Amino acid sequence: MKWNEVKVETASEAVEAVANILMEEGASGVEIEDSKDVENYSTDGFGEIIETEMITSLTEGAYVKAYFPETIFVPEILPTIREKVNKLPDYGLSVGKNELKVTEVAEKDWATAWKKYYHPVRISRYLTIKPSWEEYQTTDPKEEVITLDPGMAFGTGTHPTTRLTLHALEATLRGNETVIDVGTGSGVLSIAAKYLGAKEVVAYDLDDVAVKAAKENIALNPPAKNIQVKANNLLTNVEKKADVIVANILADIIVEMLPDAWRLLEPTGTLIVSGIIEAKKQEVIEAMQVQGFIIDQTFQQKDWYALTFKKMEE
Ligand SMILES: C[S@@+](CC[C@H](N)C(=O)[O-])C[C@H]1O[C@@H](n2cnc3c(N)ncnc32)[C@H](O)[C@@H]1O
Repeated sequence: MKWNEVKVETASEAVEAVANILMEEGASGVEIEDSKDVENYSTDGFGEIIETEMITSLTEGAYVKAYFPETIFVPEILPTIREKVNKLPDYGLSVGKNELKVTEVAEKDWATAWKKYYHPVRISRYLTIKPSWEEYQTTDPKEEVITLDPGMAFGTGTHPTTRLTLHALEATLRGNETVIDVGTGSGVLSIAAKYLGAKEVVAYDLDDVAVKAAKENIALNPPAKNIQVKANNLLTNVEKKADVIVANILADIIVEMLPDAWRLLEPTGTLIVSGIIEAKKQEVIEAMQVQGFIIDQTFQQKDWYALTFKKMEE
């Protein structure tokens, strides 16, 4: 078995909360290295605390190291871990340096080990996602197949936030729309928008790894070939108007881009947002209302929500 290590540098007072967050996201074990403790300890995922004599080089703060099985695609859980850790100061816990690092452990090929567990997935009646290295036969003449290799960019299509956004896109698009995809990751939503009939799609991401992955995935899907992908921070300095803006990013980031989304949406346009956990849903809805948006549809899977908003009542 191979493991991926996610190491969070935090303050001593936050170690237990951070360890809990990592376990909630699927870590099988957590190791704590704390400058305050002579004896550091780890937990095995069944609540057993194992004391270990670990000499730490830390003079302040602590490391919480979590180990994830190869079945978990780490880039898809990092945003949630970040969001939850960033919320700890709201509960009075200092998070110190708050640095997060993913490191290679055990085997060199951990970064691609998840591929073994990634197979074609039928998202909806009209959309299926298949990894580029697998064959797939459609069972419905109306089924469109997105071919993907997410590499190290977020967006296999299997994460609840992506699935919900795909459902929201399918429920929104009627054909011929101009779509802007903010935080495109692997490009999955942009490509889906084209398969669902969008006329024009522009995709943005802050991360160069994502911009490269999205371009490569677009090349794997001929109907998506005229999608433009650009490196950009949210919708800053974007002038292109859109019928639909879609963003599967964390709630706090979504709220930041609302004035630009309002400015760029056509009068009866739709804003689709995802990546929203239960605890943040009301905050997002209120920020949308302040901006003038009217809530239209809610999509839910477990603790995750995707919401669609209209610029004006139709
Ligand atoms: C949760 S992933 C979503 C990926 C893909 N759209 C999907 O639905 O599977 C969020 C993406 O937003 C990007 N992102 C985060 N902050 C951003 C910002 N300020 N501007 C543009 N992209 C950003 C990240 O690099 C990441 O690729």
